[in-house]
Amino acid sequence: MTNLGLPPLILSDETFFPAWRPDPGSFLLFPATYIISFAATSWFSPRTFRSATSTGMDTLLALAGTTSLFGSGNMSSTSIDEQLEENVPGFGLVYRFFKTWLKIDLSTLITLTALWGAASSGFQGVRTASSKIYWWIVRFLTASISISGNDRLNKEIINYLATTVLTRSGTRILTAHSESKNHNYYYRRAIERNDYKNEKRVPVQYLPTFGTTWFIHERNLFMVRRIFSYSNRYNSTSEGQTPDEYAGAPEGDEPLVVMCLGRSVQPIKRFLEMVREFDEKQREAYVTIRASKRDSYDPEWDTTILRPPRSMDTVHLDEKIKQELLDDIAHYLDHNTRQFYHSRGIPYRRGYLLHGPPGTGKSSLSQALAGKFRLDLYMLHLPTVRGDSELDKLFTTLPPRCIVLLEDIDAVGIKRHAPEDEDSSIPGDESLPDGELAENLKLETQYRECNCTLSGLLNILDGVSSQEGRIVVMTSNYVSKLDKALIRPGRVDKMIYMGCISKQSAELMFLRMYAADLEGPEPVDEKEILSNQELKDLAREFSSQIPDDVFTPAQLQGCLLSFHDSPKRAVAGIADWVAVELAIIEAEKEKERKYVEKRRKQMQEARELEKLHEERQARRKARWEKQKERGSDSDSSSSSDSGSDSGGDSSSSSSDSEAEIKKLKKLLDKKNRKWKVKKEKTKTKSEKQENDKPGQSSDEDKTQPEGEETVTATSTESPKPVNNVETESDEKTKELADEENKA
Ligand SMILES: Nc1ncnc2c1ncn2[C@@H]1O[C@H](COP(=O)(O)OP(=O)(O)OP(=O)(O)O)[C@@H](O)[C@H]1O
Repeated sequence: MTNLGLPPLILSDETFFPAWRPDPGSFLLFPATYIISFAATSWFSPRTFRSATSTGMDTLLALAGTTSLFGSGNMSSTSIDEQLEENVPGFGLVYRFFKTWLKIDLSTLITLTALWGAASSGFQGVRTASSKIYWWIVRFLTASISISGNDRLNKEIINYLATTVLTRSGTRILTAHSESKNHNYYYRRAIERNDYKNEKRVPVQYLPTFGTTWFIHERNLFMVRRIFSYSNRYNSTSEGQTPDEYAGAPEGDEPLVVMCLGRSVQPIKRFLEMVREFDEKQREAYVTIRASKRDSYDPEWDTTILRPPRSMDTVHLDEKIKQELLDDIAHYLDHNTRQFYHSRGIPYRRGYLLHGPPGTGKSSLSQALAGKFRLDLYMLHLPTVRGDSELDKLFTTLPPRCIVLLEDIDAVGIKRHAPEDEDSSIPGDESLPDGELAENLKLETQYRECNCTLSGLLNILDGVSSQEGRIVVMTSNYVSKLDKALIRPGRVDKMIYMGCISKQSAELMFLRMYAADLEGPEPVDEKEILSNQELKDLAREFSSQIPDDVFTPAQLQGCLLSFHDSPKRAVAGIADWVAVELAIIEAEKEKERKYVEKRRKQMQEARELEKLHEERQARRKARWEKQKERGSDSDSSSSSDSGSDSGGDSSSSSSDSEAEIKKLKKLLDKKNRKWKVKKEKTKTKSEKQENDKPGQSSDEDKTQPEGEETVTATSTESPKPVNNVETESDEKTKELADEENKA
């Protein structure tokens, strides 16, 4: 891979330490500790003094014994034997037994044991004393600041130590790390990915093993050490000591204590500031992108992606609009602007909406802006947020200056109120122009659930408690679908349309693709290396064949990538490419148009049916009321009269029904024909044979839309005349009766 001159960056989130143990090197730095400790402890503690005195006596005794062992002091040896024989009954017997039968001089053995005891108790005394003096110094002569394990500062300190302090002394013992499999709630670590080091596997990172680290910073002696964490205690023995075999094993998320010699914390504060600046400087070579994650109890920004910054020149947008946007952000980030906002009681926030078709550079522009203004980019994927309170927490943990990116805000299905209030207005308004209706219908399929409510999001963006200082960038493909409240000034201060590519941008894209002076390997075949002028001419020729505002930059980028090693081939092939792409666009438009037409018809039919149904209901009601009135009249009138009346009424009602049935039948015939055509197209031969058999209508029912079921069921259920005795009017009456029953 080509070296772009980016500095190495230790992925600090994944840094870990071995269990703590006293660093021998650190004690060498303080040899006086040992000497002072003995004297001081003896002075402070009478018990230790007594023990030390007796140790001294023992040592003298032992030395005397040793002399006898080497045969130069028979006198003292005899006197010890004699003394023991005098004071311990039976000692003489045992002594002689050992001497005669086992050839062991018991007095020598006793002397050696005494010597060993003296040495070990002396060593123990020195150790106790030195550790006491060490803690005494730490307690009274140092200042300290501790940092919890999951704090970013903790990782930054490790990063600093690993890249500067420990490399200086040439560390021999290292820890290695590739991927973390531990997703336990307590020990969960943030994930950090460096996209620049784009390797097949997660690269191994080597970090120095260190327990306690001493170093000098600004002429102050500093010590950084980690303290026991839960996992260490779990691994420890009952005495609280970490066994040696665990001592070098990496853990993670351990708290750090930064100490410095002296009684003021100011040097430590200065050191921590320096560490932060160091980290920031290292990151300047990258854009840090952070994403929210859902798999924890607490929402967190825990995935970190490092990318080389994208230059603003590589994003094609109207130059004037681009410059205006850059000026606007630069003005907003200016220190004086903040004061201006505060003094006038204006909330210090800025929001932008980038809208336009997919693949026009909305995400690319956000990333380039983050790189340009050296801000971290926080990507919030709204469907992964579990609710308004989680959204609130994520926004609260944002740093004061950053860019928050809310992508495809129209497609996340935010509801205006609580989830049960369905918004039915999305897909179907027939009066909309074709394009917009098509967009709506597309949205219909994309529409996804989001657990946040619109009011929750509005509050976060511009509520009383919402954070100040950050920039929110929202992107959308269908701006007309966004709630007006979401894009009102204060939440969205600037709306930028990112459209299809112009001839001029196409020319720039061509030049950028084949420019030889950019970083990285030569893009073109060696035989095809062209002068600047030649390349410019080719670019002009290329762009002249691109129609204005038809293709998205993503499309054109794809085209150029397919001719990545030859600008001449790109120019030669562009006409064909344009023809094919235009044909595809045309076919897609036609498909879209047909789909819209079909949906429009469906909606029209559904409305007609509904109207028909309503009319029928109204007529039926009127008839019932008439009959009711007649019923009361018939009590008083003659049977012949009633017969002629009812006959007249039934004839008028039957003519009504006939007209109604005709209408229904016409509609049904139309529908059946349509379904049959569709069926014939899609069904295989075998299915066709099956359809020829009686009872095939069930298949048809399956393919029909829900709203039309009632009508089709009536047509298939209505029995055909089985004999000629049944007249047509009988059949119609029966159908009408069926209809009425259903109603
Ligand atoms: N205006 C542009 N200038 C330069 N490159 C662009 C532009 N638009 C798109 N591209 C290229 O096309 C690809 C897709 O761009 P990007 O993801 O930014 O588009 P988008 O508008 O955010 O798409 P979507 O709406 O689908 O998220 C990227 O590789 C990018 O380099």
